[in-house]
Amino acid sequence: MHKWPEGVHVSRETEEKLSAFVSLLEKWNPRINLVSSKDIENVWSRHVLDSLQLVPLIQGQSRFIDMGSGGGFPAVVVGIATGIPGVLIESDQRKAAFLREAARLTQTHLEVLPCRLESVKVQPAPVVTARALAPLVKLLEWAHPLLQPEGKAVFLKGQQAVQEIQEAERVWKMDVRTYPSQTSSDGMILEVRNFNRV
Ligand SMILES: C[S@@+](CC[C@H](N)C(=O)[O-])C[C@H]1O[C@@H](n2cnc3c(N)ncnc32)[C@H](O)[C@@H]1O
Repeated sequence: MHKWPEGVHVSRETEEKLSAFVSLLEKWNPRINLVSSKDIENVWSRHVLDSLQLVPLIQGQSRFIDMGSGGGFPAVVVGIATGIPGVLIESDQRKAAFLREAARLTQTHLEVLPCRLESVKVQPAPVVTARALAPLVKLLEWAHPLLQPEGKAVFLKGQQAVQEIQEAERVWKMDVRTYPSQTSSDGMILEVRNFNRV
């Protein structure tokens, strides 16, 4: 039994799809290192539950874009749990192939773009997400052209989050809301709106 994050309802069908995704990850991981080998034993607590925390912040949106999707966190988990169509941008071709297979297996509406964020061409979305990709200042630079004007960026961040906000505020004017992580004592979720260069 998993302890789902607050405000997240996981149906039996969703749990089955999440389990199928985790099994696929365990199968592919030795070949392409989607998560560190020590993390694979704790993949539910460290990665799946961590990603599920974004569900209440994204629920009801029409579409999302995830930057640097890697092994599918948070994008595949959010796609499974919400049914919201997503675009996953991942420059590593082998990881992109894994993400396509994960979407096919779990029958989620996820499109994978195997390209770099610096050169991607995609229709802007109301939500942009990222986890473990880059400092906030860089995330905002990549997210800015991908986001609709009234949209929001939602980032899963570690213990450097407060420092990263201070650094980013030298370059970006923005409205930031922070939420403590339920899965990591020093983690934080950032919800950023109305960001523009200073
Ligand atoms: C540290 S991993 C994090 C993966 C996943 N978001 C997670 O939390 O497990 C960062 C991922 O971003 C991808 N990436 C890094 N820079 C990128 C770029 N400029 N454009 C597209 N993907 C990039 C890498 O290939 C890698 O898979």
